[in-house]
Amino acid sequence: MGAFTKETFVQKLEAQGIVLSTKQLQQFETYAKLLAQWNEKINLTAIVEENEVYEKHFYDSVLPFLHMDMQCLCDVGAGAGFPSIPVKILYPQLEVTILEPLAKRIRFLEELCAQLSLTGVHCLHVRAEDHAKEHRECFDVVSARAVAALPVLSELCLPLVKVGGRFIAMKGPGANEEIEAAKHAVKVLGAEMEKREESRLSDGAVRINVFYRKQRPTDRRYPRNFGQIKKHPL
Ligand SMILES: C[S@@+](CC[C@H](N)C(=O)[O-])C[C@H]1O[C@@H](n2cnc3c(N)ncnc32)[C@H](O)[C@@H]1O
Repeated sequence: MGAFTKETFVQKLEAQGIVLSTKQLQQFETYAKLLAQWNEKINLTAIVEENEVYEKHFYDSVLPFLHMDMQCLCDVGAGAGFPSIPVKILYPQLEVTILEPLAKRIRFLEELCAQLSLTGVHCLHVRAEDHAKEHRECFDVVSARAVAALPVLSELCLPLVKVGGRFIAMKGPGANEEIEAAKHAVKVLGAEMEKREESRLSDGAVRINVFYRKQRPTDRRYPRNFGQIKKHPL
């Protein structure tokens, strides 16, 4: 398989019926540049080489959300903006809320949104479990990539999802074990697994996106504080 490039990204989206405008292409280019620039000052990501950014950050981020019917997305632990900022570039009308406890990453995200002229992105310097205490069940979709193991992640994310909405956990090859380990937590928190989608990067690495659907409200006891969640996952 040949190298994945910016052109591959554009072609893969076109194959899905999505044609990027000049503005959107420029936004992705500026994003890749800012990522590399800021990464010299603060630790944002190990991936800054342009082709890799287009495949492992941009394409990987948008893949689970293509043609998804949603108005508001919450991204738990977005770090340098993944997956939510590429999804926002693709769907400019989307309302995005980012929950991220590292202040430096929030500063990067605010600067990024200003440079890309993105409106309707709320970058909140807060942990998911703290935000969920007051903002329950208000998002169509909650996403998290590379944040925590599924039994823990479910408790951070599912209380934020509207009944009928989705939680999308973006995982690597260990997803199957995590899905098994999280079964009880997901049930207690009021959700059911809908599907899992597996894909491969050009270097053969496996990505597994796990989709959950919220069936009923989550008991107000959850999420607990992080110490309890981590020490005694549901
Ligand atoms: C490995 S990084 C992944 C960043 C990004 N999602 C990505 O895929 O590139 C994990 C991020 O989760 C954030 N995080 C960890 N615990 C969190 C919590 N309880 N609530 C919200 N964010 C959290 C960290 O600050 C960090 O930025």
